[in-house]
Amino acid sequence: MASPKKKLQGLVAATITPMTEHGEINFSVIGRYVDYLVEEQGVKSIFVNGTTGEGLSLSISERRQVAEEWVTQGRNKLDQVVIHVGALSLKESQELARHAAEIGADGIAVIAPFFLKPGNKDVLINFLKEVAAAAPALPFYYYHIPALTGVKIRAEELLDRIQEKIPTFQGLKFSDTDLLDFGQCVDQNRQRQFALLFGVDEQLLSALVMGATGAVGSTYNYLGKKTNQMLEAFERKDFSSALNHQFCIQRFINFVFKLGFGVSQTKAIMTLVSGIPMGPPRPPLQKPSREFMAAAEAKLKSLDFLSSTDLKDGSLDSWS
Ligand SMILES: CC(=O)N[C@H](C=O)[C@@H](O)[C@H](O)[C@H](O)CO
Ligand SMILES: CC(=O)C(=O)O
Repeated sequence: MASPKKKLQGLVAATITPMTEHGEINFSVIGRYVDYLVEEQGVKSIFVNGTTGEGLSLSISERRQVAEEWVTQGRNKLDQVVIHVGALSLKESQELARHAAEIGADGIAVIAPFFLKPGNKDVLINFLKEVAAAAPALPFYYYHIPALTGVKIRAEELLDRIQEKIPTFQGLKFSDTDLLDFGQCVDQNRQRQFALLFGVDEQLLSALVMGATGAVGSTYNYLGKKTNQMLEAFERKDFSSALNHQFCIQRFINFVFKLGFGVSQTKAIMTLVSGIPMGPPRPPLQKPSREFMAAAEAKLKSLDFLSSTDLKDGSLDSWS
């Protein structure tokens, strides 16, 4: 059994994996990145090697090193460091799970295998159970992201008596817009023993109303402060302010969606806003265009997510 753990709650930033211009991992900026999240964004928990971290584009050895660096740099600064250990190979996933336990991570998360796919929930649970068993002392989270994995098994079905099969099961990261499915996860979780973390940043307020206990997302890297203001307004039942914050966040996300938005753009935007160089993404992803960056920068400024004085080495002048 996992030791009774502090519950994972609030905002969890899905960390970017910083890279050098040559495509190697840039470990040297991770310490600064931790400080930035805590001090500038008020974000104290992280989700490492997930979608935003290009976890599935890294080698197993890189994933181990990245996990280790975040745990080391986050010590005494971060509340929780959750490592995504999902992989197509069960063996690799188990190796990463064991490693996460060894280095003292606070939890592990796993996506559904997405090439040879599980055909039903029992088969999926069986796979997850094998990974979870490799780290029997670590809280386990299922990472539901059907649009990217192509595995459309509803989360609500999976939750049904899951702790009987996976004793360390602690919750899910729900990255889908199906609020019926999400609501039913909450409804089944009446004892509130699970963390139900929402993963669609532009719709977080709706998920809070539906009972989300926290959120994991890419935009909390640079819109964490703004999103925390929304959470605070929601807590004090000031729904009109909460909605204003959500709309403001939506204006930005909607704007970049129309230009084409994904992990590459997230890396570039974070570089711009934080001044910490995140570097290029790894192929097949490509650096966003200069046009994208100019438009995103203007939008960030107009929404007050970026002041001109904030621009350090992340500024467009260094954009090639
Ligand atoms: C597909 C994807 O990367 N989803 C992220 C987390 O699950 C989100 O944080 C989105 O990046 C965000 O909601 C913007 O769409
Ligand atoms: C957004 C998220 O949780 C991820 O990048 O995996």
